[in-house]
Amino acid sequence: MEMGSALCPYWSSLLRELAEAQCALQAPRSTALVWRPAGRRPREPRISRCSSMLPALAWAAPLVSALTVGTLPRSSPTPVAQSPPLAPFEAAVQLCELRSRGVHESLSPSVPRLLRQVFDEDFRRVLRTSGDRAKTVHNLTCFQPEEGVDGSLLFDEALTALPLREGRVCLGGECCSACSRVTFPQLATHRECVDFRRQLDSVMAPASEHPHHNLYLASCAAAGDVRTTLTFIRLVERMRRVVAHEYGLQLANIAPRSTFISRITGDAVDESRRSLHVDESSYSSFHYSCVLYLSSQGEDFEGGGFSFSDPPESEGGSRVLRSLLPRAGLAIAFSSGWENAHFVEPVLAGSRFAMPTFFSTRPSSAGEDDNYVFDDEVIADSLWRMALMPETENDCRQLLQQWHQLFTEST
Ligand SMILES: O=C(O)CCC(=O)C(=O)O
Ligand SMILES: [Fe+2]
Repeated sequence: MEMGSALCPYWSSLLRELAEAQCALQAPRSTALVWRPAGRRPREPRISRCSSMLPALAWAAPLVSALTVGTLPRSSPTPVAQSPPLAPFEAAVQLCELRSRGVHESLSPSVPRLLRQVFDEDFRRVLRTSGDRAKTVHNLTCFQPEEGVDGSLLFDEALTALPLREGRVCLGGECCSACSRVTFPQLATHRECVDFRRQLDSVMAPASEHPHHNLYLASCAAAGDVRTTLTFIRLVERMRRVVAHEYGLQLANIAPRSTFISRITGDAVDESRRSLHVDESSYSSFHYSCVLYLSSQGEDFEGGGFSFSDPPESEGGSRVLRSLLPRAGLAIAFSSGWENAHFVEPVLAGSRFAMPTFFSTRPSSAGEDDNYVFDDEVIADSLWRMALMPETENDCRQLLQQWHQLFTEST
């Protein structure tokens, strides 16, 4: 069986695309298969000196081997099978890098397809590793401010004194009628957290100058490092999918409204304690919250616990604190309403990295108005303009608004 004959037209064209791109990047003349390690940048383009497609195909071959598992013969006559597979995420990053280097004039429509494949696989892994025993669910009665009482922008004592009644506000959206807190011990792997933190080091301001720094997705994108931005997006999408899954929401009806990396060091002691707050009280468009930790208490930092503060269990009693020990890869997802008041304890030493992300829902009937079709070329253009090379803050705001249209379709 010829390798090409086993490939669907899509993968054949992806192979061709990568081959041409590599050709344009003046692939080495040797026909030996050379694995290009993750993160190594392609060479400068010198199109005229590229004489053969063969080395270029060799460069792309691991990608094909990774994506056609089961379709290639076991005893492939080429050394393809011996090459470490180029994972779909790596392929997406490399295609984006080709665009940033100007080798491609537009972002390949393969990028959204590859990303959807990554997101689907990530979600399947989370479901596998967060089976009912690993994940912990704490069900709660939903609370909102009493009728006619303005519950917005309240903190600490003013918040705990607020009269509440059952139910959700969920302004402009459609929330699940059940509220909860769900802990995922491994939404990300330890390796992913370490790698992402290392990438963030070159994007974030030095900790010595900014002991407490929030890096928003827009600023990360503006820094122009496509790998870091794509990793950021990948983790947000993982959170979005678990939140949708937990609360029975359609992926088409939930989008991130705000997402940032919060880095707090021990030097920020005075300002690092975050007041007792309710996310939906701070921003009425926040309907679901998810915080992914990228570093571990006791290893990377001291202090910095995350605590829910619940009403007293008996009349005259004191509020009940339920603390969570942040650990790299662990995530907590919760309904953003008044049932989930919380705060962050001061960081005493080291660097605490967290990724708070807030989601808005929209009414399920809103989807009926979506009469436009986003094909992968349009999505690729939007991704490039809004996420990878945004020129204005508005570009990135649009990314959050259109997120569900860009990333929901499953192939
Ligand atoms: O960093 C954390 O653990 C939570 C942050 C938080 O509550 C928020 O940003 O609203
Ligand atoms: Fe919060």
